[in-house]
Amino acid sequence: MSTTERTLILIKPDGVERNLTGEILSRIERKGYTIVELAMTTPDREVLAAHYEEHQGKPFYEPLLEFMSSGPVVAAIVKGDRVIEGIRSLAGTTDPTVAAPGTIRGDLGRDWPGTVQKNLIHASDSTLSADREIEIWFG
Ligand SMILES: Nc1ncnc2c1ncn2[C@@H]1O[C@H](COP(=O)(O)OP(=O)(O)OP(=O)(O)O)[C@@H](O)[C@H]1O
Repeated sequence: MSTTERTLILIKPDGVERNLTGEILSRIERKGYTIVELAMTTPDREVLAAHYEEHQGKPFYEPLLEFMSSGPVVAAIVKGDRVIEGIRSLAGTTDPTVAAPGTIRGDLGRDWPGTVQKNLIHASDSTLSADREIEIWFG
């Protein structure tokens, strides 16, 4: 069975604003993964509501949608062997304060209030999510 997968990554508005797009994409490429689609866009509420469907009703949902629509994000489809778990591992755990050094969030995330929200990157967490999110962002 082939273990080549596609995943969806987003460089969130904090990453783009801090000029970390190149650094983050470079880490992904240096790991050996291939960027097959790339776009910069300021997402509207409809796209974000679909993307964050599972979080609807949670206390951080509305602030998250507001933050994610506050500026441009970079969306990419990335391909590679076991790329879904690989990029989750490269990204590090959700909260940058405790994300392991060596990960994107651990090295580049900042200890500021709201740091859990402004954690630089999103990456799909399963093949099901990847297919769903690729459809949302790239159609
Ligand atoms: N407690 C929280 N407070 C504020 N924002 C949060 C909180 N928990 C999650 N978020 C935001 O919602 C996003 C989605 O939450 P989720 O639990 O799916 O995290 P994740 O799987 O690490 O991140 P992502 O799905 O973006 O890769 C997080 O990346 C973060 O931006």
